[in-house]
Amino acid sequence: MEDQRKYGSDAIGVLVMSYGTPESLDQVEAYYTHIRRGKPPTAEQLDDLVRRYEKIVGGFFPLRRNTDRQVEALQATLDREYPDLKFVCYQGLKHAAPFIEDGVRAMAADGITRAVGVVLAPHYSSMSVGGYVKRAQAAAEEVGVAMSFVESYHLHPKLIEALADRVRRALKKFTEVDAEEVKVLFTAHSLPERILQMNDPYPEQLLETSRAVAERTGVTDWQFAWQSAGQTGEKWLGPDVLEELERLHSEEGVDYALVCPIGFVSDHLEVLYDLDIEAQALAGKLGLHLERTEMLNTEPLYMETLADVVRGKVVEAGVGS
Ligand SMILES: CC1=C(CCC(=O)O)c2cc3nc(cc4[nH]c(cc5[nH]c(cc1n2)c(C)c5CCC(=O)O)c(CCC(=O)O)c4C)C(CCC(=O)O)=C3C
Ligand SMILES: [Fe+2]
Repeated sequence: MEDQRKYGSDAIGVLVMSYGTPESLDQVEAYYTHIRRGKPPTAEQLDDLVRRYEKIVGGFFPLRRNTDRQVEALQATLDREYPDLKFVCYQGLKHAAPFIEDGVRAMAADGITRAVGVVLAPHYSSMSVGGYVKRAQAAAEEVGVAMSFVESYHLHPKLIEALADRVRRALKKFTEVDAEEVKVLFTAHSLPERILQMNDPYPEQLLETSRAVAERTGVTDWQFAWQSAGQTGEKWLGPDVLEELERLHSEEGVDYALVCPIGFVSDHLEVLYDLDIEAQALAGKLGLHLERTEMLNTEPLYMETLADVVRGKVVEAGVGS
């Protein structure tokens, strides 16, 4: 039989992992069921999610296209920055096709024997990045690909610079006041509060990124808040950004706020709905001027961050150098 392998032993696979999103409204139910580990949502829960997607999609699901573009841009950045290494990028999504396991199998089918895994989320939690890594590692063992993983890159200087740049630009939108009058709220996806008992690094890494960006921009009036908590019956990390905006306005007289969602790297539901629609509606009701920093998407400094940490893993493993 003819050899189907595309690449020789010099190629290094890069499994670029991301959350995944439906590609059409009729896929929302299967997607939501996957997020809930096989348990279908109630009709009410499904309706609610479909309605949120309807408000942001405008005919397409932004995260689908953004992930494609990020992976293409990372490939181009790796080719440009490290022409001596032959990196080949594959997508592996947590809750949609191509799933993490599909990405690993595609690498193996192409003849890849060693690879680096990286998640399009800068902060490590056993419930987020840890879950991606576990699945990729299990699939890699099955098909005989040797993998190492980037666990976090939340203080990479180029990432901090990219975020700082966005904070500076967004602060300029408050033309009616000095930047010092604006409260900056760094946010990330909430997680169940039980991660605190697990000594999970997620909250501390998020604070470290917040501090670094604040320092870099000279912002002194900032705090951290959680967003997009699930309704699962158990307690999630707080304070929630919506409650915090309301409290800041009523108790501290805050009239100007900038939200900087450092836990996310792409325009998607949590940003385009939870912040741009839900939080903006609240701000409108309160009479508070709320702005949001732009997402990183294919920002070159972000792509260079990813390329650098991926290459770092290769150097660590002593291969290709
Ligand atoms: C830590 C974390 C990140 C950041 C790190 C990373 O990126 O990995 C993240 C990102 C995202 N989360 C996303 C979407 C959703 N997450 C949900 C539900 C949940 N997220 C959780 C955690 C996280 N999620 C958890 C613990 C649940 C509860 C699950 C359960 O029931 O046990 C639900 C269900 C309904 C709801 O709760 O809203 C949806 C629709 C999208 C895609 C948006 C789009 O398609 O544009 C993105 C990027
Ligand atoms: Fe989520």
